[in-house]
Amino acid sequence: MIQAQGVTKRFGANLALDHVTAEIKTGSIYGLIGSNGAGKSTFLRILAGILQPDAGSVQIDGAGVYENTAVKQKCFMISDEQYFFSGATPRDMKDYYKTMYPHFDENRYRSLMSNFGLDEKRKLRTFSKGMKKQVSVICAAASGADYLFCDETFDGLDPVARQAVKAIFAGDVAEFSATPVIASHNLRELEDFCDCIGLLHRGGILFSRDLDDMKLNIQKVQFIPDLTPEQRILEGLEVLSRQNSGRMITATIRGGRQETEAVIRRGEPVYYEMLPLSLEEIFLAETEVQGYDAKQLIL
Ligand SMILES: Nc1ncnc2c1ncn2[C@@H]1O[C@H](COP(=O)(O)OP(=O)(O)OP(=O)(O)O)[C@@H](O)[C@H]1O
Repeated sequence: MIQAQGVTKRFGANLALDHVTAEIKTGSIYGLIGSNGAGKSTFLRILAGILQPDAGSVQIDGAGVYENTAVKQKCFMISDEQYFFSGATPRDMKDYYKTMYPHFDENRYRSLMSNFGLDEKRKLRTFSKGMKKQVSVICAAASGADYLFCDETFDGLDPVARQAVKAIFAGDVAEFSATPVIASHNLRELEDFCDCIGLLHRGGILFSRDLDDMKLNIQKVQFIPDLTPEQRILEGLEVLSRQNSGRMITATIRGGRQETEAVIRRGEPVYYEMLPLSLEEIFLAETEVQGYDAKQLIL
């Protein structure tokens, strides 16, 4: 379990993180979203023990991470910008990581390198951006680290590599409760993959929730009223947003599915349908209530 408490970080006059508090459960896939400059990379680097916070603390499995070798061996950071030694090959990087991670699995490294069709003897500077990312993911997967901090890791990967990387992460979550924490701008990508989402905005966490809980608590319904007017049908429901298109009304409602459906049915509409909600729609609803325009926060 990762526990961040009041994490604050300044770069000169720039307050990158302002009292960020979040809890990330072991074995969950955590998506970290937020606009450019929101503080995602800084937060990941602090969680991984690479940067020290100015105030607040990060505990991983109950112990501080910064300058704690035993805890840092449980963490692997896949940076947005890849750091490799000058002139290094994947094999050199693997040898380096072997000295850092006592449970480094060389067989796994070999088999993944071969699955991705990568040559371990070729200089990394001759690799494409996506290929370098693949090497980082392979080293992370082979490192035996429990906590993987992934900064825009899917960015620059082709669709096949994306699926392969997701399968590696999901397999490790199932097999040994690995905990990938993934910063991304791509809500669609995270929606299918993560079970928890944190939204960072201007250095603070706006919310951090279980995706299923969010989905269970917000409903989208489409209906055409008959004799009972639309206002009366929706009476007693917490309506977060509503659009009219001709006679058809689409409403986003906070509440459980069964209660919402029961209220709508009571109004005897000509037609109604409960619709699935996308992560983007959930965010629009959740953040609008807090007075934010979610599209500005995420994109
Ligand atoms: N090394 C640094 N020196 C000075 N300022 C920094 C440094 N690293 C980050 N910052 C600042 O901290 C803030 C948060 O940056 P960070 O890279 O964490 O955001 P981000 O959410 O990852 O952004 P993006 O989505 O654009 O990658 C920004 O205002 C950035 O300018």
